[in-house]
Amino acid sequence: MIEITNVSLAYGQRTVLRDISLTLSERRIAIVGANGSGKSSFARLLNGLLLPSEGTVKVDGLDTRSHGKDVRRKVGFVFQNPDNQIVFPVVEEDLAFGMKNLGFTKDTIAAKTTEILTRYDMLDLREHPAHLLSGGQKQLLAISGVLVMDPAYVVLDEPTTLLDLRNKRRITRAIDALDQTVIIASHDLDLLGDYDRVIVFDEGGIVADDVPGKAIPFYVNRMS
Ligand SMILES: Nc1ncnc2c1ncn2[C@@H]1O[C@H](COP(=O)(O)OP(=O)(O)OP(=O)(O)O)[C@@H](O)[C@H]1O
Repeated sequence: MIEITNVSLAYGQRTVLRDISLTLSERRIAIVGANGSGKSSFARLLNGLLLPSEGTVKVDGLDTRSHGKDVRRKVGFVFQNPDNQIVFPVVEEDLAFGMKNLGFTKDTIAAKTTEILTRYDMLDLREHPAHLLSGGQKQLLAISGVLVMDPAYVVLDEPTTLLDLRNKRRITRAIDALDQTVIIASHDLDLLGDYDRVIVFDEGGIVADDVPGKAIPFYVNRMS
């Protein structure tokens, strides 16, 4: 469970999230909102990439301010642009990086690499240069790099925005199949129909928090 209590966030003088309190316990949660409404900033608070200016964020009781390392272990973060996440030139090296940091043995790293690449039908790309992957494959590699570290939660910031329709579908299927709790910021409303909860942000505050059947029409109406 992620508990957000009276959280505000400012960049310098500018407040971009205002007094937000939420308890996130559902398996599939979506954050929607116009450009600049604060979705990415909110997502970054959930694993301690950003710390709140006021209030607290706790993941399974661990405060992101005092237990940043433990929180980042629990909450994997997938960026909108996989080029910001893929740091090593070769696919398997990139996957190994996070696992090495966690002290996984060589055998475990090799086994988990095989398992995740098999899952996404990319085993033949194991020794492939990462920069030569397609957009969809890069996003799958970025997601894989998060999953091999066994997070309990996966936060994704607009993971399909840069993809064509075919790859959007591929990534959507991959996200739908995750065992983990998923929190996704997205502009792709058609991905969210089966979600448990959709939270609508506007100008740094929450204006709706409901099942998709209610929150999405509310949002669409508000935007038109
Ligand atoms: N590092 C930063 N420094 C200063 N202002 C920032 C920074 N990051 C974001 N902002 C501002 O904070 C506000 C919220 O941005 P954020 O990226 O969280 O919104 P968003 O809803 O994710 O937008 P988008 O849909 O365009 O990605 C915007 O006005 C943005 O300009």
